Amino acid sequence: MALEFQRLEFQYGRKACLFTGLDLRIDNPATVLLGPNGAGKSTLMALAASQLSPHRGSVSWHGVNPAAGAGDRAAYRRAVAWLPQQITPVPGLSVREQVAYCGWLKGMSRAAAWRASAVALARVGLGELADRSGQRLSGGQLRRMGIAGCLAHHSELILMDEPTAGLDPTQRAVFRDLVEELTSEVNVIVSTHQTEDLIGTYRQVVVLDRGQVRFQGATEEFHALAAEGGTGAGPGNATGAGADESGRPTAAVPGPGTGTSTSTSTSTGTVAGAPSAEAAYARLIERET
Ligand SMILES: Nc1ncnc2c1ncn2[C@@H]1O[C@H](COP(=O)(O)OP(=O)(O)OP(=O)(O)O)[C@@H](O)[C@H]1O
Repeated sequence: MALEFQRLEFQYGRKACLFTGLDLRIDNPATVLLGPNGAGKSTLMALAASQLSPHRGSVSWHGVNPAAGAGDRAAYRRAVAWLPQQITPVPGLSVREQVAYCGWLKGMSRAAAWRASAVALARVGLGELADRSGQRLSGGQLRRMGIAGCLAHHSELILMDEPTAGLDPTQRAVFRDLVEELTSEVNVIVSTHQTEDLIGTYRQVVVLDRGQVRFQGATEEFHALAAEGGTGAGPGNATGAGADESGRPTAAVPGPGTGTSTSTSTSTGTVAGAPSAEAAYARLIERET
């Protein structure tokens, strides 16, 4: 099963074209989409979710193109679920009702959606909060509720846009563990500009910058970039690579012969493998500002 963008063109209003003939095929069930602010990640996710339509070219999931007709669009939206950056609970609905509502919106009967809601909430560890108002959930709980909504109608692919943004370290770890578990049962594509999010969870990395794919490959290949010689701050700099608030790399890339660390202490705790991910990212995105 693959998500495919073919000769994709898209621009907002009169702004310069963001995507100018993008070709991208994602067929790995656990893929992370990395890129600095403004790279086009959210736009690509919204196009993949059929919330936006390409001006030219196409998007398809397993050969189904949502622009091909109403039937294809409905089938596409049943298969492809979207977890946007902002999840706004419907006022007055309990957590279980919210999740059931997602199933019902995708065509399930009320009874089936209600049953599926309980199962999905248990799956994401929110069973005990099923009767709570959705408006009383924390940020991390809200995202887990969103995932339950995607699971309730048996999506084949879940698109998550910056799902860990704004979460505290504990909630981020809980969320990462959940996503890692889910990748064995459903295809997941997660966009982020936080390199530590990809550690141990995703098997494929796609790096997007200014509407173009800079890298696509296995997570190990991506990490290996950090150990390669070439650009960056030069030989001898083995530490300090990172990203600023915009997600743009700020510091050194390990030079030849320096090797790569396998763990680091960050504001979010010790994350195995983070320096090599940051360094690889910096190597790909680094440019004059
Ligand atoms: N609704 C919109 N109207 C006009 N321009 C937009 C709109 N949404 C995004 N853009 C522009 O499109 C470009 C890509 O934005 P997008 O949000 O897709 O990037 P991103 O990689 O998701 O960034 P971030 O990490 O900040 O979420 C940016 O230049 C942005 O200003």
